[in-house]
Amino acid sequence: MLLCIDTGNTNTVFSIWNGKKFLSHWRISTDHRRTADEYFVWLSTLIAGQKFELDINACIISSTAPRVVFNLRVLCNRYFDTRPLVVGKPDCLLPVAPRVDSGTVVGPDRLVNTLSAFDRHGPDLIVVDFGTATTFDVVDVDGAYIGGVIAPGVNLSLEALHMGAASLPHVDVTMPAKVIGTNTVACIQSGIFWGYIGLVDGVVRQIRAERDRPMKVIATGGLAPLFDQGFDLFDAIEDDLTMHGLRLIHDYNKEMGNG
Ligand SMILES: Nc1ncnc2c1ncn2[C@@H]1O[C@H](COP(=O)(O)OP(=O)(O)OP(=O)(O)O)[C@@H](O)[C@H]1O
Ligand SMILES: CC(C)(CO)[C@@H](O)C(=O)NCCC(=O)O
Ligand SMILES: [K+]
Repeated sequence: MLLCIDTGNTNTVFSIWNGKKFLSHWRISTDHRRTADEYFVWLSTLIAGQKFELDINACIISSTAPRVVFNLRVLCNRYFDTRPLVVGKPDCLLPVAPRVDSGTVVGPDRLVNTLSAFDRHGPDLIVVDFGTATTFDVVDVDGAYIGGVIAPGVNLSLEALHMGAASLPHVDVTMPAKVIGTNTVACIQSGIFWGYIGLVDGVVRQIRAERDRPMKVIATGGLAPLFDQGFDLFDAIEDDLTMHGLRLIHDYNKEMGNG
């Protein structure tokens, strides 16, 4: 069985695969202080509720938080007796290399998302991920990541408004009935919802103009469905994009005789 770990700045998702077959996934908040033993206790408890035994013999990690990787490596070494592949490290091979300014370290989640979307949708894509940050990743004809856009994430923006303005409460993101809010909460919800619709629409439009060719838009992340309600912004929504990509990269390394 393969264990895929996707560490974002807010949440970490673990998924288990038997060959190409997806078995299960679990989410835990990202915290660099969490030890390998803590991860293992958590994972074993969750697996106890499943119909399969925990029998991991390979691991792959993508982490946007570098400090978390140490304890995840220890987890793989100590409990599963495997050396994990870590996306972005030189010993993890990628089917296509990114084309960006030299010295730039591309977020591993963005690399994984682009390779995954290319596998499912082919060339010329814009991948939008609604995570801690809202990112746009552009995929070239050969599947390479060639750059993109990083904007503050939806929940981060809501939090920033609450933190920075003494009279503004914390509100949950939702689609408001009207644009003109008639109370504070409705005004904030409108600003965030319509602001992000405008952001996505505008950025996608500009990328298309700059690339001067048809490009499909693939969305992922917990909030993607919220922004898809009748606006025709996305050609597809895929909630398992990063995990599918991690499994692909693992299989690619295995085929190449690496690890
Ligand atoms: N309507 C909503 N309002 C607020 N949060 C939501 C809503 N719908 C989904 N979510 C949140 O989206 C999150 C899933 O998003 P995702 O995994 O893409 O990003 P993340 O965990 O926030 O960020 P990162 O991957 O950068 O750690 C879940 O934690 C879920 O609580
Ligand atoms: C942009 C985020 C935070 C999105 O998760 C992550 O991909 C990251 O930390 N990236 C590093 C910088 C870059 O991708 O260019
Ligand atoms: K993510």
